[in-house]
Amino acid sequence: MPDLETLWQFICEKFNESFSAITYKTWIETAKPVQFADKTLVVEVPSKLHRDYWTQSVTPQIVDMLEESLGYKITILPKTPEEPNPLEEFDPAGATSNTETEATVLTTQNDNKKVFVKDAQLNERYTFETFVVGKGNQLAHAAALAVAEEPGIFYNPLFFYGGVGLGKTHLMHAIGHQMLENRPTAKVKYVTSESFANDFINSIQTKRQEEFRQEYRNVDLLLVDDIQFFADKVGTQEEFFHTFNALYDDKKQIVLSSDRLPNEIPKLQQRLVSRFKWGLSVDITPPDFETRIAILRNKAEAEHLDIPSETLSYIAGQFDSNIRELEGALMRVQAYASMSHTKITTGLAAEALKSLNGKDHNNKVTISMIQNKVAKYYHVTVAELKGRKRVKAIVIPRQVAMYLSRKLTDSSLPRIGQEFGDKDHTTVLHAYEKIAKMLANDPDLEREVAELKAELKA
Ligand SMILES: Nc1ncnc2c1ncn2[C@@H]1O[C@H](COP(=O)(O)OP(=O)(O)OP(=O)(O)O)[C@@H](O)[C@H]1O
Repeated sequence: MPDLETLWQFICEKFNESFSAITYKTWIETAKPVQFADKTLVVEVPSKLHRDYWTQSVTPQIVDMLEESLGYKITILPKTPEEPNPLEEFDPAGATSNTETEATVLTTQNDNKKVFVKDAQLNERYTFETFVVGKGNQLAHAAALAVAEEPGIFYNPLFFYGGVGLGKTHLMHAIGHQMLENRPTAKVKYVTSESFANDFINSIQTKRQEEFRQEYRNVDLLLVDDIQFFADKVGTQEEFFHTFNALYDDKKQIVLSSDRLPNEIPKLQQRLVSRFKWGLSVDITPPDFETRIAILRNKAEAEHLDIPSETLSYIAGQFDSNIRELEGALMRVQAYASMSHTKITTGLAAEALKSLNGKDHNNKVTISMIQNKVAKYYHVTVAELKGRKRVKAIVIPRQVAMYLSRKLTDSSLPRIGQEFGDKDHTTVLHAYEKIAKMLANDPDLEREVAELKAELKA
């Protein structure tokens, strides 16, 4: 019997040969082999969503693949980091029967050039390949890939929600592209909720309701963006209800997005709210600093821009809640450089963002600006601020930075914790309260914090 490492390496190689890079990256690269004993392999995956997808789709594939090479069937038990190792908990023989689920077949992808169906109205740029995965969107991305690969099976409907410019539309289009790549004859339709409403009203005015129904109910994948705009539109909601039912009954995939959860959309009919909850709702939260840099780097590469890393970090530090703005900033910097026929530097970026972005933005203090400033001020590194070392020379600056993040930005405690190396929100609260208390009795600290505040707001 192979050992754990050899077996895992073998699985990785086999999977890599048979599936696309994106499939490999999403399901295999994020997994960790834990134990292999009694022909049972325990694998740790990042979330319940990953675990379910493994159980239903990845596991049967690997079991078959291995049976061919090893000559016998192994059992694979995926688990999340929170769940105990089933081999330590149960008798493995009992656990075995667990995984004898029916194999669902993963669609094999190829690297052929993409075929786009024109009327799907998909933006060519919005694919899985160009989507940067980070903590805030990892689940949404995995769910998107799962429905693209096996539409109508896993999560129907799939519902994305989250703030403006965080990649909901991008993921929806990516699902469409991926599905067409797997099955070029598939019918994919992407619309905003407003286009759906307009099409519906037009169809009534022109007496073409049957055509409208044909168009919306004869698809394999319907993507409806920004459904918060269904609020108030009673007739449209009614029609969408029937569209939804027809597609759902036919096991066709529905993907929806909104800036909030269905039950938070005012005047959305209860029966729609409850249907939207049948599948999976997954939120997208703002990207952390590292993800923002990765997004900028990708974009810079795609645009063939020559930008120093330091400048990318600078731009990533200026915008922390909307990727559209982040990308816009990069393009502004590029335009500024080409107008002035100079190379892109951090100084030029600062200049470009100042003159092109108005005062509003420049007055806005972000968590990474605070971290950079505090690190410099106290002669520590940003990594130390985000780290867990508990020496006083780092703890006080770290707590000051958390204090200022709470005071000077709109970010929530969990969000601040996330930006400080994934700390719990109670740690941030504790830091805030501690510094607030110290300020009353420690004039040195009071002066330092005042100086930092003044510099940040300058
Ligand atoms: N993870 C990501 N990797 C690369 N680009 C991204 C990512 N997330 C968002 N973007 C880019 O940011 C821009 C805004 O994203 P998108 O339009 O998908 O946001 P949205 O959540 O749908 O916003 P809205 O609520 O305004 O509709 C797009 O250009 C998109 O390509």
